[in-house]
Amino acid sequence: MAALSTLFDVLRRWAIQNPLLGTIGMIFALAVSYTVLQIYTNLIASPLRSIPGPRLFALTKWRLAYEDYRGARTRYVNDLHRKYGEVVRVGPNEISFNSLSALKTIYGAGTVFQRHRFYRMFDAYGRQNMFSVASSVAHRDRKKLLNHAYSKTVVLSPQNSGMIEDKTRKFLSLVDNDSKDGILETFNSLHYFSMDSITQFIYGKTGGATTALTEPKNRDLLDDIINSTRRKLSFFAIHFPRLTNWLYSRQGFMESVVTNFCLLPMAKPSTYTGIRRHALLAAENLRDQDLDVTVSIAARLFNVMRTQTKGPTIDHLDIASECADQFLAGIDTTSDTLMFAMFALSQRANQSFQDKLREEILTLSEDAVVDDVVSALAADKLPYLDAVIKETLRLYAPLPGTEPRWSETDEVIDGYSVPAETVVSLSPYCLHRNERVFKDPLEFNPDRWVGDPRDVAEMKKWFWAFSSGGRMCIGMHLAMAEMTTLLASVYRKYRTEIAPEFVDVTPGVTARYEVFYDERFSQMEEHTCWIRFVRV
Ligand code: HEM
Repeated sequence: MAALSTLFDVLRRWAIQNPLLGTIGMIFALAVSYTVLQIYTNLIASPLRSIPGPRLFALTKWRLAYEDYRGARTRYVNDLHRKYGEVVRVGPNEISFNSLSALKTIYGAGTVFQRHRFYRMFDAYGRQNMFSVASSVAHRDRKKLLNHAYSKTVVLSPQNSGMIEDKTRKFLSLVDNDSKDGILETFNSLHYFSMDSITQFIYGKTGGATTALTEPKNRDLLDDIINSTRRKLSFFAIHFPRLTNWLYSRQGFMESVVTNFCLLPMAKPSTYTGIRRHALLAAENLRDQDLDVTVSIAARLFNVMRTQTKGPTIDHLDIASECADQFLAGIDTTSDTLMFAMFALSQRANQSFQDKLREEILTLSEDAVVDDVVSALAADKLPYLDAVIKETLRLYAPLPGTEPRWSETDEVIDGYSVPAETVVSLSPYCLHRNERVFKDPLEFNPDRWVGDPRDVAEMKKWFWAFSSGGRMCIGMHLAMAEMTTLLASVYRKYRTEIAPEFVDVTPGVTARYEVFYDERFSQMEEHTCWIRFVRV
């Protein structure tokens, strides 16, 4: 003890006499101590130490954060699963799974795993919504208000199927009127289709529905979605949430400092500003109107606000937050899937799939088609079209990344003890690329979904584009109705091919901080997909 105290004394005196070297030495000593502590806590003593995975990922969360920064997390984690198996430790406190048993434990009925706080970045106007809320009780209460409106029966009712058919008709007119030599940029035009559909579904025709398909008005609502610096903002919001909040909440002089010194990850107006402003205005506008509850989600929620006497109450900001979130959830997801379906079917190598699809659509009777538009009810019953959409969602899932969950209690997943608050997840991207289940997983092959029923049954268990369990996508039937109606109508009327300038190029789309594209292509253009439509 006396020797140690003498050593410290000598070091202290030496540091006083050599201030620069002393400071460097001190920083070095602190860094070494911190590393030793991290090694001990995260590698040696951690209850997750027996889980396979690269040491550096287990040692520090910044290793995975670096993959986020590069926009490569999901692909990287998929490579780790190929190397280490179905369970991989991807952070000091984070595990990625890729098995059906883990899927059931984490997301299945009655699970104790909740949405991670990561989802709070989808709160709007300071209010949580069905997507961002973690507690299963609060979630159940909110979902109860919306379940019926999103059921297949209501989505395919004359009012909603009529709306989808009307938007499809407008899309076909856009193809005829806005294309040059039949060539149309489909990333944007399909966004107009999905935005007009979801806004009419949420707000009703006169309560805030956009008209992007027919008029340039409202098209700029998509600008902040398309802006690629949105990925940088997502990265900051996830890894530096307090700093990001602080930067964006500055006012006056400090606001000009953070703006002029380019400290904001994404310039204002930042992601979703336009959409959130639109949603707030729509909610304020509808607040005092007499509303028919059957015409929109907003009308249903306002009816609850005005009449509810039992259970948790909601106010107009809760409604605005709910609607803004569903507005967002209904745009990219549906339009990106439609775009990739057309992109895949237009590849020369995939012509036989397109021919098979058209053959099926042409079997529809005349009364299933009005003004070139296939009815939503008829489109819903086409098995090969369903296979095409499934295959598109498998290979190009619009939300391919991890869906993080955690539990307040210690649990066991796939035989591993998982302490409370460990982040656990699966991702559609990894599940859909399991080559034991999906032969040649990178090949677009709708035929796989109409093959041997035993293989199809197995593949369906692994198909996870809409998630599963209580937090599964509520908009699935709406999205499917939009996609089947539009694709059936397009492929009944046109043959599609890749426009000459886009041959050998893949479109890229943004999900969180990553860009997703067809990995088999070496050239990628973000938010662009040029397709030629040829009348048949
Ligand atoms: C192809 C289209 C779509 C796909 C692939 C898709 C996929 C998903 C996925 C994977 C989730 C779970 C996300 C997670 O837990 O991290 C989800 C949730 C959700 N989706 Fe979709 N979605 C689509 C279209 C839509 C549409 C059109 C809406 C319309 C409002 C919508 C609304 C929602 C909502 C509100 C949730 C949260 C559900 C809850 O927490 O209970 N989605 N979706």
